[in-house]
Amino acid sequence: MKDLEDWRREIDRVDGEIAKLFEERMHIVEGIARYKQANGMQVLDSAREDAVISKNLGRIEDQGLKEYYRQFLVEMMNISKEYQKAILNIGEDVAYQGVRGAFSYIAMKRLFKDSPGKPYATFEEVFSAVSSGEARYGVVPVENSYTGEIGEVFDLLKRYDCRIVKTYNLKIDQNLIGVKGSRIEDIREVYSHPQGFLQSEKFLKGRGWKQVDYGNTAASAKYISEVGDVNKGAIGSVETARLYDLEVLAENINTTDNNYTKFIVISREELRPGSVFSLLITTEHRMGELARIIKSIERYGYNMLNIKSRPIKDIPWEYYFYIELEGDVVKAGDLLRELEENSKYLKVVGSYSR
Ligand SMILES: C=C(O[C@@H]1C=C(C(=O)O)C=C[C@H]1O)C(=O)O
Repeated sequence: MKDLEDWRREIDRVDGEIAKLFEERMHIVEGIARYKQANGMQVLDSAREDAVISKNLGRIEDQGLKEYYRQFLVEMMNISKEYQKAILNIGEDVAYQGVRGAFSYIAMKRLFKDSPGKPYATFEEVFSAVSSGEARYGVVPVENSYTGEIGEVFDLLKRYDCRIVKTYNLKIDQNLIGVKGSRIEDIREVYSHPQGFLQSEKFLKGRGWKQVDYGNTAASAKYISEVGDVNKGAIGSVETARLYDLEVLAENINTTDNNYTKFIVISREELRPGSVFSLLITTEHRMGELARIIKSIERYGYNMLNIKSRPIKDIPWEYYFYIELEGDVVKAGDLLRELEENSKYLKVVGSYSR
């Protein structure tokens, strides 16, 4: 009979072969990661993973080993994805404000498909995480097409060393969601954020359902999934429903079909070339100062996409301006020098593409 040492020598031989094959596989995976990056593809490809599993299970002759081999393949592909994310620098370092399943989370996932993201309670914490290097990117909303701008975010752009590197418009669709097996007729109470109720006003009118303000749409969905009561519904996005294993009982219940929230991605990275750039500017509190700025912009031939004013907090009744211009910041040196000469304060806060 073989002793333990003999068995282990055989294991060592097989492990030696696996090590070589592992290295070979991971080198191929590296090539795939770079290909995906170059072609804007995400790391995960579930259809390919299913194909890898079924093809390889077919190669296993010992039936009793199939389930173990399936687990082995799943783990091997998890390691492969981890390696790809490490190569491509995709980490948990995308900060967002809110909770998993909320609209900021959904915007973050659309922008960074492979990142689980890192939730923070406030906008300021997101800015602080990015400017300290704790997070590489941050995702925050700046404006809703229905309720208007989120002023605090502009103030934070002024205070923190962060720049806008990308913008994203998220269509806000509200849906009635319920636990598996529930129907609209079962619903007695609905949970959501006040905005969720407001945006679904027309749909909710006359139904006699009790409306419970539950902080945010994701927390509402999580709550109804935990209590598992067919009489309780929530209002939120399809993604939120999916995340908490809930069913969509009525789709697109928002009163207006044109509700968008614009998000920005902030980073500490150097400004990159782009097709739009944005500035924060303050002028002397004198007649004609702002007109002078706008004239310079016109003379250099830049189309102004947006101008907003925000109060300068410590000087009552004085304002700073947020200006968005169409063009490449890299080529705007002359304009920026002229604006700087004619302003009290100038900061380029973003360069991105539309
Ligand atoms: C390597 C790839 O990326 C991922 C990892 C896989 C693997 O290790 O086999 C398969 C599918 C993807 O989720 C790929 O797309 O082929």
